Amino acid sequence: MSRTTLSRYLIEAQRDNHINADLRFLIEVVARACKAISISIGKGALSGVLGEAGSDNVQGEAQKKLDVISNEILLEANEWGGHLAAMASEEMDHPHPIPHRYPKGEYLLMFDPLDGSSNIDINVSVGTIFSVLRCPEGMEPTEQAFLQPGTQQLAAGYALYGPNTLLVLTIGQGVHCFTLDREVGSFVLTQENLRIPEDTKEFAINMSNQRFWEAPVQRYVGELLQGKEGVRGKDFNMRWVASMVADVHRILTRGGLFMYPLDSKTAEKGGKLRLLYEANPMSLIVEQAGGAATTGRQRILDLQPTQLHQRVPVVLGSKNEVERVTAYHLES
Ligand SMILES: O=P(O)(O)OC[C@H]1O[C@](O)(COP(=O)(O)O)[C@@H](O)[C@@H]1O
Ligand SMILES: [Mg+2]
Ligand SMILES: [Mg+2]
Repeated sequence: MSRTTLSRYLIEAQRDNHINADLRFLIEVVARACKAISISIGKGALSGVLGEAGSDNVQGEAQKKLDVISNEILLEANEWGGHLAAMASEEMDHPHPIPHRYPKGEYLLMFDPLDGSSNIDINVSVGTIFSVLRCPEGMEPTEQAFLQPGTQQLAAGYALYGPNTLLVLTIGQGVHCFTLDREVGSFVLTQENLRIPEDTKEFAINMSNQRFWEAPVQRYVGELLQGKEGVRGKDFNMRWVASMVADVHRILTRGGLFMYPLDSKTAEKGGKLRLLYEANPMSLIVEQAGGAATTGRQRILDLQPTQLHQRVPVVLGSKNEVERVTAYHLES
């Protein structure tokens, strides 16, 4: 039985009119770029790609060499194809226009070229997150064009660079997982229609921020830690990889709740994680897999973005737990 590659899945999706040729090509090109990033990461210290780049990004964060390398790989791969109007990235202050010498397309591509940067030098799983929008008719592909609610996304996905390299994708027809077959060099469909169980016994949050959390999160996590002796009547386990892609992939695989809530440390910035290329693509994937995603107070995909690098609180995963955390916020 021949295995379904990403290319075949996309061609069939085009035949069924779920995507057009340009969007199919765009996703193929992003997947190819993720393959190249996976190879760079795999070389690690052998090719000197570990460590600091010696520069800061627009967020004021010290960039890792691989943040910059991954960003370059995605830009170079996507510039010339004729399918894009512009790109935006965590590692670039402003949108990247398509050079004049190349034809332009109708799509806008946003990405976090390397997610989980603090884990690169310790060889823990990291990833790439991407989101696709259409450039509004008649609008120049400036920052304004990117400021669309997450419900407008046409595709979203992430690559996970771990013991094996995965590509998880949604084009609005469920969520599917492809594994990179390094010998053949292609992504092969290994899990179809991933579903997140509505209930879970597992949560993920950076506990070291506890003293900065708002009361609803203090209450919610406090109840989890009381386990079966408390109001929840069952024990909960905790995980925190500190790579959003890895924590979200665990939830897509076996359920769970991921939280990076608003806290007094990040309140001024509006949160830690970025709306356009972290929260929105992950929220679309989670909702397409039967989960839920809120800021604690509002559905993330309904948010109207106001800035390219806007940050938001994130609570996502198993539906019943997201609803409980959100209810605690709305009660308070
Ligand atoms: O260091 P903390 O507070 O645990 O935060 C970890 C979070 O920060 C991130 O690393 C931010 O993403 P980047 O690495 O792309 O900047 C997330 O992947 C992760 O969930
Ligand atoms: Mg990130
Ligand atoms: Mg990043």
